[in-house]
Amino acid sequence: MLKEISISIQGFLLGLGVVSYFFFECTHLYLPAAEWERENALIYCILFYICVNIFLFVLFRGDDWQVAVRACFIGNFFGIGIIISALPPWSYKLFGFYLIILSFFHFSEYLLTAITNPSNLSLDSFLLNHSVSYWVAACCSWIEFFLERWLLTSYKEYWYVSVIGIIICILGEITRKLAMITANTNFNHIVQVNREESHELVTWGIYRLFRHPSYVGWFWWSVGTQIVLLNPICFIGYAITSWYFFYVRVYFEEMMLIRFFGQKYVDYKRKVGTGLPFISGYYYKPVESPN
Ligand SMILES: C[S@@+](CC[C@H](N)C(=O)[O-])C[C@H]1O[C@@H](n2cnc3c(N)ncnc32)[C@H](O)[C@@H]1O
Repeated sequence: MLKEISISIQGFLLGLGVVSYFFFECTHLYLPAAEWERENALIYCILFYICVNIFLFVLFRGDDWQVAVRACFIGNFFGIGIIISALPPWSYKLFGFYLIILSFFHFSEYLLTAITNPSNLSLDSFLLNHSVSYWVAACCSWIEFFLERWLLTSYKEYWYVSVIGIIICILGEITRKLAMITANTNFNHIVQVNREESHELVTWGIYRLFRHPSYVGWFWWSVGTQIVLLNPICFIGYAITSWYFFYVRVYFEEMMLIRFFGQKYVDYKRKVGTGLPFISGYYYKPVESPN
């Protein structure tokens, strides 16, 4: 697993190398910087991405290449986020912060799975193919952001509201990653329907505070991204759809957990809340004996 960790970090850093744009900008070795700075950056990012992918193709083969190419793609967007957030005006910077938050989330999901639960590690651990609805929701938020930036530019300058969103995303990330570290090999991106022999019920650490800390973190992270972008419509849309997604998922997951751990989980459920607003989980009613 050390190999996957190393390859993913190499890929990520190679992609992140796009921030070398600042070097060429400062030294004016690339195109002369002027009012069309943003166009310069775009051309540089595209050229850089093509070159770095040729390099990866030469450097890695097979599964290693698959990991590297994904990590590089994510690292590239992290770097583009840094570039956008460093260039004026404020309204665009918000999108840069958002890209940093989004790409960090996907890369850290893979890295943490590699560290805490290597036997479950796969290309899916990047969560890049999470679901169609996840990416449809992301596209909607990009469309809303650019439409509003175009039509209502001044209102996208309330950067201090965006800072609140960044704080919510950071706290959400910390909560989710603490859950992954605490649950360790018991954590799986896919809800298990058959109990592995080694699967233990986790009730310690952050699981003392919430029954579903990783979902609590993800819920607030997703809503937080829309505050970062100052997207009022997607903020409401994300809150409703994420809530519904976790409502269904927690219900099903708890049904399975009660099947795995029986009374132990019922007792845990009685003591600790889900942590998600207005979600109480699977309602377990013991079957009464006829006499
Ligand atoms: C994506 S993880 C989410 C874990 C948890 N719902 C959370 O939000 O932190 C899903 C897997 O974790 C397992 N799981 C959930 N809660 C658990 C617990 N308290 N102890 C052990 N395994 C748990 C489930 O069986 C499922 O396969």
